[in-house]
Amino acid sequence: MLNDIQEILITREQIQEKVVELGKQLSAEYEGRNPLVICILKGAFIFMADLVKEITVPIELDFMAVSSYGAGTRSSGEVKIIKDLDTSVEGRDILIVEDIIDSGLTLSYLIDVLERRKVKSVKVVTLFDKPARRTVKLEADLSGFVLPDEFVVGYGLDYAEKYRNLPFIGVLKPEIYTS
Ligand SMILES: O=P(O)(O)OC[C@H]1O[C@H](OP(=O)(O)OP(=O)(O)O)[C@H](O)[C@@H]1O
Ligand code: HPA
Ligand SMILES: [Mg+2]
Repeated sequence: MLNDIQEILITREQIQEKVVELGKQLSAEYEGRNPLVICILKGAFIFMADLVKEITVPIELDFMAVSSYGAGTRSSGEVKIIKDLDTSVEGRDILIVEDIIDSGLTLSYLIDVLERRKVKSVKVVTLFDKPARRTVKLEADLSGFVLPDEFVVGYGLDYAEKYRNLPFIGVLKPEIYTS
């Protein structure tokens, strides 16, 4: 698996440090409130697990699984809800936890779905952001690292379901996509 990586962009230590910082900011932001924290599966599962340990206010958790990339490196443009929430979101403060915002299509679709369900507020925290690739206007309320316009893997992010378990963010060798 490590042989398939061309370059490490963000190390495990850099990620750990950033997650602690984001947790502190969110704890201050939600002081005195009880947000529902929604993990967008599958990609955000590691970030979610690490982030919630750094949040000091009482929270509730839920999970939503969506997919639009399949086995490719470009969004299909169609966001599919594979698993919906178990919790009612009406009147709740919602914090969406994403691993990456790329085209922005996944989040703009999800925010629309949540707003139609009459949430009180919705904010987004993403660990990685690729602003150069946006096809819709969308910004996270809180974001960890800005990435270059390259397809990355690791720390939850996959290529064709592989490499999610790498503890860092890396770029794959081009022959992996083309072989
Ligand atoms: O801004 P966008 O272009 O929409 O890309 C971001 C989304 O794409 C990835 O999910 P994917 O569809 O690959 O599902 P996965 O999390 O199960 O890998 C990623 O985890 C984000 O949810
Ligand atoms: N890597 C993995 N999954 C993704 C990416 C990426 O760069 N962008 C959107 N989903
Ligand atoms: Mg994916």
